Amino acid sequence: MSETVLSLKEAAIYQKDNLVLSDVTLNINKGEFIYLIGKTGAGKSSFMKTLYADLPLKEGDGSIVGYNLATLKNKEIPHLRRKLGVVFQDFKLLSDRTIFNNLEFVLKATGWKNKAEMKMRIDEVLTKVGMNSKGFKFPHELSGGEQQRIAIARALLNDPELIIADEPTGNLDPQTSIEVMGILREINQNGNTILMATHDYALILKYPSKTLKLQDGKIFEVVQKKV
Ligand SMILES: Nc1ncnc2c1ncn2[C@@H]1O[C@H](COP(=O)(O)OP(=O)(O)OP(=O)(O)O)[C@@H](O)[C@H]1O
Repeated sequence: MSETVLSLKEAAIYQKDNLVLSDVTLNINKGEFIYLIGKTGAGKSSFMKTLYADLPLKEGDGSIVGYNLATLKNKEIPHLRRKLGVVFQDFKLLSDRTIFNNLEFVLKATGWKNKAEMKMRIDEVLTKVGMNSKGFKFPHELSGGEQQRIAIARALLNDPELIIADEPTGNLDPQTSIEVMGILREINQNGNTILMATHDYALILKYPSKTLKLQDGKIFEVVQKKV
């Protein structure tokens, strides 16, 4: 039986008092890879922010990795985020410390204490993204594609039930985008669920998967044409 990771029912997405999306009803099951598309300003980031509780769900029902978004308390937000991995367009690595220390910082902040266990986990996630030899480098010593791989490794640290990626290839050239996409697909094939916002239709054509479109304040599934 498929396990639901995210379920929204008649949800409305707001930026302060401005309604961005209404009547959002959808289900994402464990193991799916889902694209989220829509023009600039259509609401992709607002939608994703609502999922990781950066924006409150003020209307409708929403349940994500076992948390109820409509009744979520502030003190539960860090617990919710521990079960999500979030990847951004601009990587958001801490520039004042090495890659290893960037990842260690996240583990410490999420309750890890044992040095040897932390090192083992960091080695594991860096290996998954092909960056095991780069732990001693600083972010500015890496290319954009490499920094995004590290950001994906960081998202994997706590074995998230859902990875939310907001235009992860938005700052990368086409070849590097394909490489980063390859990593995300591999992670998905190993069982992780991924929701990825993108403007990159070439990637969707190359790697077709279920696609949700935001348009005129609504969300709908794009029917894939068979060629
Ligand atoms: N902090 C904010 N305060 C008020 N309104 C905002 C805020 N951020 C975004 N908006 C508005 O919400 C709407 C949706 O924006 P959002 O950033 O979610 O779109 P998007 O699809 O992610 O766009 P892009 O592809 O450019 O990232 C837009 O009309 C935008 O002007």
